[in-house]
Amino acid sequence: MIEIQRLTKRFGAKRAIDGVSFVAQDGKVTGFLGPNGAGKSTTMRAALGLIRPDSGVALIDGRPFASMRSPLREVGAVLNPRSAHKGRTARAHLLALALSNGIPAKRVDQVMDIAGLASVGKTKTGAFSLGMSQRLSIAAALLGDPHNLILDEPVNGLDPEGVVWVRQLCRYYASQGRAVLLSSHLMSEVAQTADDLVIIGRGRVLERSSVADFLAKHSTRSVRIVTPEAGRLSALLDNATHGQAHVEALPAQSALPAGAQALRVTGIDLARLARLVATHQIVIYELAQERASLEEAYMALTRGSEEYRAGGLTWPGASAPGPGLGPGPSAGGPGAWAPGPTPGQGAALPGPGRGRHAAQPTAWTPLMQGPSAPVAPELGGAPGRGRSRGDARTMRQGVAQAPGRHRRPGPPVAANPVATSPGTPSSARHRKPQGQSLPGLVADPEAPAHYHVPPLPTAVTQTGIARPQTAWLQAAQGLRFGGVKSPNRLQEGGAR
Ligand SMILES: Nc1ncnc2c1ncn2[C@@H]1O[C@H](COP(=O)(O)OP(=O)(O)OP(=O)(O)O)[C@@H](O)[C@H]1O
Repeated sequence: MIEIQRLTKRFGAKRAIDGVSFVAQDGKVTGFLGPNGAGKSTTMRAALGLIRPDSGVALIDGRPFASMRSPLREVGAVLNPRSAHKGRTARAHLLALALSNGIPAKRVDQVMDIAGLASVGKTKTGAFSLGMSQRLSIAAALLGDPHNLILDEPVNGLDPEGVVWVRQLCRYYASQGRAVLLSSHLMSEVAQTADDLVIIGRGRVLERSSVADFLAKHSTRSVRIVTPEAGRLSALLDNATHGQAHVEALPAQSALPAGAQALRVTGIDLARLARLVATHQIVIYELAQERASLEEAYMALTRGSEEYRAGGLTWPGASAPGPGLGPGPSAGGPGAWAPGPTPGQGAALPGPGRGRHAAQPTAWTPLMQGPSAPVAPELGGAPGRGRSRGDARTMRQGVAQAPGRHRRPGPPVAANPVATSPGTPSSARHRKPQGQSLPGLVADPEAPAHYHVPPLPTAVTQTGIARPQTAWLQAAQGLRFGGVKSPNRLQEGGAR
């Protein structure tokens, strides 16, 4: 369990987080969402002892990170995918981490299999693409088969198979009674993975709830209707509901029958609308209940708390701002319906200045289901085994060709200017690890995206490893330091 209690942290005049409190429960994936600069990474870094908060505490299984003797076994973290030393091979990087935490070397091979990196163990991490680096970070987080995972944007740079894999991994960990804290900018991704949500904006918690409650609370219902008699229906609804129903013309997402128009109607329930349509013998081709997506609810909640916001774009012929690009929805009214919305826009029906008919500038998408829902098409994944096998093969080929060919621009996260020192504390380097082996996850060699899970280890004894936290920080966070000091001395340095 990961407990964040009233954490506050300033960087100079900037209050990065301000009284942040929440709990990432055992047995659950907790999605941690917020716009750029909201304070997600700062919170996670504080939980991992990399930042000393001004006030508040962060506890992992009831203890601060700094008190852990073998942190990799308590909490696995993904923070900066480019943290491995560029001159080290992937295997050497993982081996250094494992040995400094008393983890047997064979576990290194297991996690490389799990992460789909088995074929590039001897490749220097400097030749890794962003996605491969991300996989390496995740492999490192899994090394100790920890009870808690803290994953900061783990799907950044991953291909669709990798995205599905991370989702499965999170669900698997939660199903084992472990706690997973997963940050993301993508509500759609979190909606498919998380049980609970924590949303922050400008350093403050805006919402804590389950995914289901969030959807029920924030989304609005509407009815989609396709009809060749849009004008008549619109006027009828206006009369019948005394202006309570809102009608919005939708862009055609698929071929509609000739002369038909897709509409979204709010302010009237499905049954009443169906009765009205039947009573007045209006021809319809489609009638379906819709709910706003979590993405829309999230956008509505965080609107105004974005620290960084893109400027509007205009181009010749643009008659209205596109999704998320401009401030104001246009006004419209059902009594003044006019056919032909501009393609690609969720335009409101034009009308005489009725604010209540304002169109949402975001695209209206079907309801996202819970964690077991099919993979969203934009993520490119498919839950079927056959598909994943194919993807896994592609991944292996991609990995094999990787050095020099798959270099991409840097990750979209704050660059850590400090390179990792290749050194492992000598006291750790030459010790033979002792204690039980860690079975953890075992990869299916035919399909790395699908793995079966042996029982978790019961007890692990770790002896004779000096300053494991230091090595963990060094390797996982890309910190460079000449000498090994007390972990507290490292907390502020090089965290970003
Ligand atoms: N070391 C630092 N020095 C100065 N300011 C910092 C530092 N770390 C974070 N900040 C500031 O604190 C705020 C929160 O940053 P943080 O990285 O936690 O946000 P985030 O939610 O993780 O953002 P993103 O989604 O873009 O990664 C930002 O305004 C950021 O600029």
